[in-house]
Amino acid sequence: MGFQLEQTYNNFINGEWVKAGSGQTEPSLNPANRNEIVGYVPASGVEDLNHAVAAAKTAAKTWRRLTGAERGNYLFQAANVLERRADEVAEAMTREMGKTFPEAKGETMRGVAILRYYAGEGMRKTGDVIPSTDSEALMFTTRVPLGVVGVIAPWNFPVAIPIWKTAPALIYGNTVVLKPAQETVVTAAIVMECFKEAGLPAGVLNLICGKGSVIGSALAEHPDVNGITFTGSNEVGKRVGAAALARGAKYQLEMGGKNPVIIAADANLDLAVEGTISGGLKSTGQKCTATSRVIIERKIYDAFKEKLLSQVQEIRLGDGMSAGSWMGPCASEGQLNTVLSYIQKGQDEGAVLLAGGKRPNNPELAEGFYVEPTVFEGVESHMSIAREEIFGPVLALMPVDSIEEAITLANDSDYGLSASIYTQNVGSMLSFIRDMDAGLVRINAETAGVELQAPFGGMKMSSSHSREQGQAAIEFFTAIKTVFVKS
Ligand SMILES: NC(=O)C1=CN([C@@H]2O[C@H](COP(=O)(O)OP(=O)(O)OC[C@H]3O[C@@H](n4cnc5c(N)ncnc54)[C@H](O)[C@@H]3O)[C@@H](O)[C@H]2O)C=CC1
Ligand SMILES: O=C(O)CCC(=O)C(=O)O
Repeated sequence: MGFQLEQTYNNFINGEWVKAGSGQTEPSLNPANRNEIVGYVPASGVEDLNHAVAAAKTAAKTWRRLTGAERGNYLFQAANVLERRADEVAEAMTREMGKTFPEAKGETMRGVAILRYYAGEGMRKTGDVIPSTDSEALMFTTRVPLGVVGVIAPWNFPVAIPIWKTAPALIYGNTVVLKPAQETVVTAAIVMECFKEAGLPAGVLNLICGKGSVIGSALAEHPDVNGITFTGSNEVGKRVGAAALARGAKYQLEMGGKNPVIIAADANLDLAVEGTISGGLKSTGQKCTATSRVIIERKIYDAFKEKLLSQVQEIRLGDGMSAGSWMGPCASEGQLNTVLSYIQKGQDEGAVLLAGGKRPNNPELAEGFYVEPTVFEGVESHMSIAREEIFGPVLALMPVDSIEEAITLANDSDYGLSASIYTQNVGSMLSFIRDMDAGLVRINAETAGVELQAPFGGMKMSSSHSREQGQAAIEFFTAIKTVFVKS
């Protein structure tokens, strides 16, 4: 069965679909057409959350006793169901947050691959033998789960992010209470159906939907939640981290970026333009890894700008469900207004608008939260559009005279998530790898697009300095025990 509009979704607690105690729901709207109700989603209260945490706490006792291989089998099953339902999940995602269907399908298949990757992790080693100074003793490390893990997820990757947090949490023996962004509950609920269909034991994974200020903050403060993993804004992340720290819980935060791409004078310009457009404007710029500062060596500034602008003009805006659309709307009206206010600020602070800058004139797009792909030049490092995360399709062009100056400018940011350089010079590549303060440094590749088997996370204000994904995930989702055994 394909995706159906206007269904009512519930919380998923202890293996059952349950309404919010208040009985209240709210509509989830399609940002490509505000008149389309994608579904009705629960507006839960703290009592509902308490039920979910209690279920996860009870389930943790038996889940942690299963072998990694047994837990892995559930993840393999969930991957198979998600793969079978990928079109339905992707359609829900496109209708709920606006990214194009091919991107949504790609993300869903990435979710499948993440589940399979972590299913395999259940069979891998979890410790080391360390020589003891006592020749009669055996000393080794082992790892234990944290217990109940709270997952607070954003709307921009409604399948991949919840799965890249949930799958490692589960495989290492934790149980999970997932709070998705309220904008993408329908998508999260369908993913949850996949886990249910896979036969995951009751209480191991619970879904609880409601306002971040109510459910998210109560999850971060809950005394029975042993670890919190968060992706979202810097402001909220800091609060979540402080709440977890205050009660001694483990936390992990992935937050914003202000990611630079450097275009060196010797760059392959076609490749650089393609990577800048894809990195900056795909998903309507709503990625924490999106390119936003484009730092260009002056010798090729005009040539690069001309090629970039001519390709930006070609971008087709439209409903992500239509085959011809390259860029969908912003995910919500609030997000659209944020982007428009940054565009206004850019002009007020003296940057020069080269392309876009407003909502499109096309009457067919009038009911959606669309904004044109936007390019500024004359952007200086102190300006808001060069410093703050916009989370929209806005590129800031900044000329420099050398690679050294480019790297200094690229580092002039409170964030340090992802950065890339387009160059053919090995020396420039090596300087960039050595001197760029970012968790992801990419050569001749766009800033966005992370690989699930590699560590992901940022420096400076972009993260809590921990890493997600790949084998790095074990560091957050387990605690090390050092064991000393003597007969
Ligand atoms: N790093 C990333 O991937 C993301 C960054 N952002 C940034 O954040 C800006 C605002 O987007 P929002 O959706 O409003 O992000 P947000 O940080 O408010 O939301 C992220 C998650 O946190 C929850 N939340 C909200 N308030 C909370 C609180 N007081 N305590 C605990 N959890 C809470 C939300 O319900 C959602 O599940 C964007 O413009 C963008 O700059 C947003 C989403 C993802
Ligand atoms: O670039 C990607 O694939 C991941 C981006 C991401 O993690 C985010 O926007 O939150």
